[in-house]
Amino acid sequence: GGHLISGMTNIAKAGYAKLTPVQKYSIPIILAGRDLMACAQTGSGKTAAFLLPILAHMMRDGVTASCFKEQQEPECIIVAPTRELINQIFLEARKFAYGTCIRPVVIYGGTQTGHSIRQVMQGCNILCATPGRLMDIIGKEKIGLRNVKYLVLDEADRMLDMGFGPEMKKLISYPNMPPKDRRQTLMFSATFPEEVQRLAGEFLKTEYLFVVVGHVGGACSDVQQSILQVAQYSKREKLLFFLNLDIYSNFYFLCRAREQREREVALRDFRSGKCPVLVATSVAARGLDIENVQHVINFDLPSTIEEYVHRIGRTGRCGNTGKAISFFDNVRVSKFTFLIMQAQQEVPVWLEEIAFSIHGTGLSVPRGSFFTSVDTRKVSLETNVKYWILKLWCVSIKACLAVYIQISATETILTRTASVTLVVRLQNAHGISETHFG
Ligand SMILES: Nc1ncnc2c1ncn2[C@@H]1O[C@H](COP(=O)(O)OP(=O)(O)OP(=O)(O)O)[C@@H](O)[C@H]1O
Repeated sequence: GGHLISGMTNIAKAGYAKLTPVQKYSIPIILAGRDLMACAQTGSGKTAAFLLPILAHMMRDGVTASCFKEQQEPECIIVAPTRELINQIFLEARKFAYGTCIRPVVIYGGTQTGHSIRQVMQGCNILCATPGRLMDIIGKEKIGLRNVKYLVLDEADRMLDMGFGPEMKKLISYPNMPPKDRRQTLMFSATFPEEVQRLAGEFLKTEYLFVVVGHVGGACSDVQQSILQVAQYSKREKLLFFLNLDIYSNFYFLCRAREQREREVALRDFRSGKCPVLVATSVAARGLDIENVQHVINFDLPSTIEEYVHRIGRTGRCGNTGKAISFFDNVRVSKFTFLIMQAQQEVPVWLEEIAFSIHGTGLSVPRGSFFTSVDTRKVSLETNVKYWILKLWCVSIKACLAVYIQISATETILTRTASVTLVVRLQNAHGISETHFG
């Protein structure tokens, strides 16, 4: 009882008056012991959606109070792709577990392994870890997996992709790791490409539940997105223009990475408001929850639509509004569009708008008037490419009669052929005839 009350007080202290939608639907599912894949927009409170029910069950079941041991056997393991993010999750876990005997611990790379080991040995019920350091510590037998009841993959699509997938597979196939039917596995992200959903099957019980709030992979609607065509050489100038002119003082500018200690100082100073601008690479694209971020500026477009969705999601969090400005040049935007096709997703309205404004032709074609009857997710990949290329180009090039496009294989899904050449002939403003697809 006492623990439960501490838990409730902690939630109240966090200032949560009511549950967000993803929490409302995920919490009962997790409390019912089901496996879950949950997809909800950035900043929608996914962290608490898994932490609260796990903590509630741990309190109900009564965890053994932590004590010093050479090898710790946590009940819960939470994995996330970046150090800063896992640390943030750990701080949330510690906040919610405050006054209970549940001890969360965080370990991540870029710090001394000895430090991680000492933290773990002092007791560990919830282990928050980045994949590399986790496998390292398990290999050193400082963590035993036998008691794991909850396994959480935050930013799950990222955790299962080519970068981290192999490590996660190794984790679930460790001899002592309870098999999927004897643990509860929870996956959360704002994006879940279909191929990753398939991969996830190996980790989840067959009868897992999939909760989607909004569209899978949809950008947060509280972020006002704008895309500016800026030539590579004038990006700096454009950036300075925004930094000077905007009335907001906070900018979050995604760019280059640093040493771990420097990274932590930069993030701390940005969080506290001491420094109003943070320049970061994609390492900061996902999960980071920083109050009062009003702007995200993408100096370059990220290479996938998922990453775009996560990056701009650093603003407009939890009901607040935000703005995202992205610079692009023509070369990049076409590549970006292909990546959207690759994900077999509907091209979002904002990108359609680019398609319409490319080259500044100002063609007055109503948006969506081309190929509206085609559900892009149902047609074959190849047709999809053709349609999108047509859509992109035919509506944007007024004067030309023929467009010649060459796409290199690495930039498209058409990996079987070395390159694709297609010629599109624009008959008039309303009709299109395809003359050749090679
Ligand atoms: N029920 C709630 N009421 C009020 N605030 C909440 C509630 N749940 C979460 N929050 C706050 O909302 C913010 C965003 O939550 P969180 O970081 O979990 O988002 P997320 O869905 O994980 O986003 P991302 O996809 O970017 O990782 C946090 O500051 C969190 O404390």
